Amino acid sequence: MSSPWTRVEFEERLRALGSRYHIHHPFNRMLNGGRATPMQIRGWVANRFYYQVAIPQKDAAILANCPDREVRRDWVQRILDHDGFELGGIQDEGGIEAWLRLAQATGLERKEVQDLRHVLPGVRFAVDAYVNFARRAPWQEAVCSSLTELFAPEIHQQRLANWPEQYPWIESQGLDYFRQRVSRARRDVEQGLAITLAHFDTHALQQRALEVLQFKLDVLWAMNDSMAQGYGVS
Ligand SMILES: O=C(O)c1cc(C(=O)O)c2c(n1)C(=O)C(=O)c1cc(C(=O)O)[nH]c1-2
Repeated sequence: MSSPWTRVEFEERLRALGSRYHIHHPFNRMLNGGRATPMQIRGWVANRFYYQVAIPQKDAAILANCPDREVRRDWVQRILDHDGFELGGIQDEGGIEAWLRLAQATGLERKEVQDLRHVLPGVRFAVDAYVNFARRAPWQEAVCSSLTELFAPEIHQQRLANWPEQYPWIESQGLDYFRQRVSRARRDVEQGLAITLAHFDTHALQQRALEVLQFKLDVLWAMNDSMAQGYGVS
C-alpha cells in the first residue's frame, strides 16, 4: 500500500488540476480575450445563471448531509452570499441578484433569464449533475468538489481587467458580481481546503479527492462545450 502524500504535496496535486480549468476552454478564451459578440456574451450570462441558482441548492445539500455543527456554521454563509439576506438592519442583495444586474447590463431582460428559457440542454445536464453529486456523495466529497474555486479568482480578475476595455457597451456596474467573488472565493477555498486536507488522509482517499475535483472540472468544461456548440467559438 502506498503511503499518503504530505498535506503540502496533496495540495500541490489538487492545484495542479488547474491546468484543466475552464479558464483554458476555447469558449472562455474567446469571452475573456475580447472576441465574443454581444449575442455570445448574453448566451453565456443566461446559461451561467442556471449555475448561479444551483449553487445555493448544492450548498444546502452539503448542509443537509453534514452532521458537524462547526462546519455547518461556516458553510451556511455560502447560501447567504448567493441568496442575499436582511438581518438586524443589514441588507445584502446576494450574488444571484448581482448576476441578474450583470444580465441587464448586457441587454437581457430579467424575466428571460429567470425563466431559464435560454439554458441549453448540456448546461442543464452538467449543472444538475453537480447538484445531484452533492446530494448523494459523502459531504466531504461534495466539499472537495467545490475546490474549483481555487482557480476562480483568476478568471474573475481576467473579466475585471479585460471586459471594460473589450466590451465598453457593458455598464461597469454590471461587473459587480465578479468584484464580490474575488474575496469570497478566497475565503471559501480556505475553508474547503482545510476540510479536504484533513479528511482525505490516506493514499486511496487522496486519489478519490483528485477524481472528485476532476469530476467538477468536467462539469464546468461540459458547460463550456455546450455553449460553444450553441453560440459558436471564434
Ligand atoms: O465564473 C466562474 O468561472 C466561476 C467558477 C466557479 C467554480 O470554479 O466552480 C464558481 C464561480 N464562478 C462562482 O462565481 C461561484 O460563486 C462558485 C461557487 C462554486 C462552488 O462550487 O461552490 N463555484 C463557483
